[in-house]
Parts: sequence; structure tokens; C-alpha cells
Amino acid sequence: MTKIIVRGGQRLKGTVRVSGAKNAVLPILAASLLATEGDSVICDVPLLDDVMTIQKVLASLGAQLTYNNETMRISAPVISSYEAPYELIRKMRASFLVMGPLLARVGRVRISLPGGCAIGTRPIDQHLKGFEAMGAEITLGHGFIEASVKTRLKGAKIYLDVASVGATENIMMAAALADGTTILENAAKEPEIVDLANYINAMGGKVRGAGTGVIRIEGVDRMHGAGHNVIPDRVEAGTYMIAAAITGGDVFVEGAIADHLTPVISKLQEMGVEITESDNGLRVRSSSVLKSVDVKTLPHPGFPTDMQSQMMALLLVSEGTSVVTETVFENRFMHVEEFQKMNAQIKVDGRTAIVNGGMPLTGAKVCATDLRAGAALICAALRADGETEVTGLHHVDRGYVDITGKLASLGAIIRRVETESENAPAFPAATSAVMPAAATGFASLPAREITPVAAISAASSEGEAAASFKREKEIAVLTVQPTWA
Ligand SMILES: CC(=O)N[C@H]1[C@@H](OP(=O)(O)OP(=O)(O)OC[C@H]2O[C@@H](n3ccc(=O)[nH]c3=O)[C@H](O)[C@@H]2O)O[C@H](CO)[C@@H](O)[C@@H]1O
Ligand SMILES: C=C(OP(=O)(O)O)C(=O)O
Repeated sequence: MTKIIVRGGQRLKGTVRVSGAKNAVLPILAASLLATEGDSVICDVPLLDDVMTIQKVLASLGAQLTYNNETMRISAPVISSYEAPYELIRKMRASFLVMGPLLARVGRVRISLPGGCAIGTRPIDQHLKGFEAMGAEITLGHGFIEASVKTRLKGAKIYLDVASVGATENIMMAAALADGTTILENAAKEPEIVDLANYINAMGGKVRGAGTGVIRIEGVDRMHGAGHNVIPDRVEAGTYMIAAAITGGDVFVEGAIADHLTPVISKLQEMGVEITESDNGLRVRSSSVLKSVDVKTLPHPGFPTDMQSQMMALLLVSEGTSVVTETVFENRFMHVEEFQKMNAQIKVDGRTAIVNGGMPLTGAKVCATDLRAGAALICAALRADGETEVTGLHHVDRGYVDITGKLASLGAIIRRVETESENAPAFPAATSAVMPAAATGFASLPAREITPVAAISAASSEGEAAASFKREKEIAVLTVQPTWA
């Protein structure tokens, strides 16, 4: 079992660099399938489990990919399969984003219903409605979707019933190679949509209006590979802003873009956190007692649902009562029960949580119920009295690059520990090896940049083994065992 152990009470100080955005890079990598010629070179690609998963999905469809030093090079001159493997698609929501590019490129796709964080039912009806409007025939059965189009997708006027991020991205990618113009109304406006549109345009596509509620996509006949820098991760940035505020710290969040974080900045300022904007990031300082505020999640430019649990951690230590309303997903309060183990006073009623702030948090054994819940528990642990153990880290590894290392560099007392699984079923003995970091398959990275996720992924790609990893100075200790799933 892997856990993060945090001893609370340290004021965070220093600079933390934000990695490329998970929710931007995943659709961008899927969009690479649209190019029939030339390589795409995508920079600032974060080393995350979700990136490894989409890399495997794309490789299974025939794309060639190499990853080195946060740069992914991709070419897909030939698509050799239209079937996205079930075991990869079920791992995360964003893998469903290959549906649009496959329909546009080869006119056929077979894909399972997607996985992702368990935060609500998460239907895909708006994606399918868009593809049908463009002429795709779709059948559903046994958890799989099959779709095909006779000749080529046709541009259409599509109104989304909900401003879905994923549906906007999937439809935008499909429409990029369609015959004619698509007008997408009630489109999502998130910064990740704009980043995807910029990449599609660099590939020779014609997308206008991304970032507004109406996107116009003129289909083109062919697209080519292109270079692109992924935007910084606004949710990761926001998480470190909360970590700074909750510890009464002084942290420069390098790479954070203020325009992408307006609702988070504004709520933090209302609470009494000082935020100073500069060319390349945001300085976050907090020294006084914070005031409670009410928070309601909404699609962009409203307060992001992906910051709701981290914000709740901060509200726990502020004076007064706050009302948190989750309007985007119907079941995104699973972290409340975990916070309660840390002495938090929260009452949930449907989509509303009443947070009684100001009670001292105490260390406890807690479990990340989803990706952002994991980050929120770590934030709370930074402030709590005593030690907190956070498990369920497979969620956190989907979306945070080396969260332990980044927080430790700011002065947090935090470590990641790999132990034998408490409930591991019988399987052949694990093999353990101690080797120079370079021998783990990450020769191009200095040892300090090798993350557990990277090492595990390297080991896993060698015959689907499960692996755990410990870094000690320039030495990597890698434990590899056959998977039993
Ligand atoms: C990989 C990625 O980018 N994930 C983000 C993306 O998820 P994702 O793209 O899945 O989120 P959506 O914007 O699609 O979902 C928003 C709401 O629309 C509903 N809906 C969605 C699609 C559909 O066909 N029908 C439908 O009813 C969902 O159930 C949800 O209630 O946006 C969410 C909302 O900002 C973020 O929390 C996720 O981190
Ligand atoms: C909900 C999230 O991710 P996903 O949509 O991939 O489950 C998230 O990034 O917080």
C-alpha cells in the first residue's frame, strides 16, 4: 500500500512550479490523431498516470509516441484500429475523447463507456447527440458504443443541453475534419477548450470562438502535426494557493495564470488571503485569521468544481460558517466523511454542505475518494495537529506531478511511503532491485526528477507488472511484481 504521511503545522514558503494542465493535455493528445502527416511536438506534458493511459490508448490505435523531458512527439500517419481498449478507457474519463478524432479520421469507432472520478453519473449523451447531428450512426450495448459514418461527417448546428467540457472538445475535434461548417452553441468556455482550439488551428484546422458560448468550426480536408505548449494547470496552481493559505504561508506559484483563476483568486481575497500578480505567476500570502465565505461551483468562468474540495479544506480553518454548493456534479462531497475524521464540522444536505469553520483539525488516517479529494485532504493535513496518513493515492497520481516533492520543497513535513499491501492476494514473490536511477528506464532524467509514477509506469510497460518505487538520493529502489488483476 502507498500512503502520504504529513505532519501538520509548517508554514509553507518558497516557489513551486506549476506543471502542464492535465485537462488540456489529454484532449490535445487525442486531437493528434487528426493529423495524417508530420509529427506533433507537445511541450509541458506533465508526467501523470492519466498521460500514460492516453499514451497507451493512442499507441493501441496505431499512433507512434515518444516521451522525454516533458515533451511528447506523436505521429499517426496510419490508424490501425478503430477499437479503443476497454481496460484503458474505463480508467479515465478523458480517454473517451478519442471518439471524435476516430470518427473524423476513419469513420468508425468501438469504445466502452468511460471511467474517471466517481463524482456523479457522468453521462455522455451530449457527445453522442453531437456526433449523430453530424451524420454518425450510433448503437449502444453491453457497455460499448459503436459508431460509424457512411462517407464523411457533415458540419451541423448543435446546441448542447449542458455546457459540457468533454462534449465540446469531442465535437470540436470531430468537426475539424468534417465536410462543411459546424456551429456549436452553449459550448463550454474553459481555458482548456481554448488551448485545444489553438492546437487544432496550429494543425491546419479552422476553429473560431473557443472560450465563448458559440464555437464555429469550418471543416478542412487534411490536418498535419504541429508544435504546441500546454497551458499551466489551473487546478494544480489553485491547490498550491490553498496549501499556502491554509498554512499561513508565503508561496510564489510559478506559471499560474491569473485570468484562468479569477473565481479562486477572488474568493481567497474575500477571505483575507493576499495575492499579488506578476508576469510569471502569483504570490500568495496569508498571515491573519481567514473569514468564511460561501462558494457555489459553476461552469467556467464560475468557481471550478475541481477546486471545491480544496476550498472546503480552507473553509474548515476559517472563522464562521460557510455554505458550499456543488452544482456541476451531483455526488462530489465524498471527501466530507474523510474531513470529519480530522475533526471537521460539516453537514451535507443534497448538493449543499454547511461548513462550521474554526475547529482545530487533528491528524487521522484518511482515504482519497477522488483526485481532488486527495489533494484537499493533503491540504487539510498540512494544517492539522499531528500526523495524517492519506491513502487512495492512485487518484492523486492521475492529476498531480510529484505532489510530495513539491510540498516538501516548500517546507512541508511530508513523505510518501510504499509498504506491502495489507490485503494482497497470494501471488508469486515480488522481485526487488536497488539500482542507479538511470537504470530504471529514465536514463534521460536526473534522479531528482524521477517520480514514483514515472518509475511505476516504466516497470508496468515491461509486461504489465505492478511496481513500487522509492527514491534515495541517486539510487532508485524498484519493487516489481506480476499483476494479479
Ligand atoms: C478530463 C477533464 O477535462 N475533466 C474535466 C471535465 O470533465 P467532463 O468533461 O466529464 O465534464 P462535463 O463538463 O462534461 O460535465 C459537466 C456536467 O455535464 C453533465 N453531462 C456531461 C456530458 C454529457 O454528455 N451529458 C451530461 O449531462 C455531467 O454529468 C456534469 O454534470 O470537466 C469537468 C467540469 O469542469 C471537470 O470537473 C473535469 O475535471
Ligand atoms: C474530475 C476530474 O478528472 P476526470 O474528469 O478525469 O475524472 C478532475 O480533474 O478533477
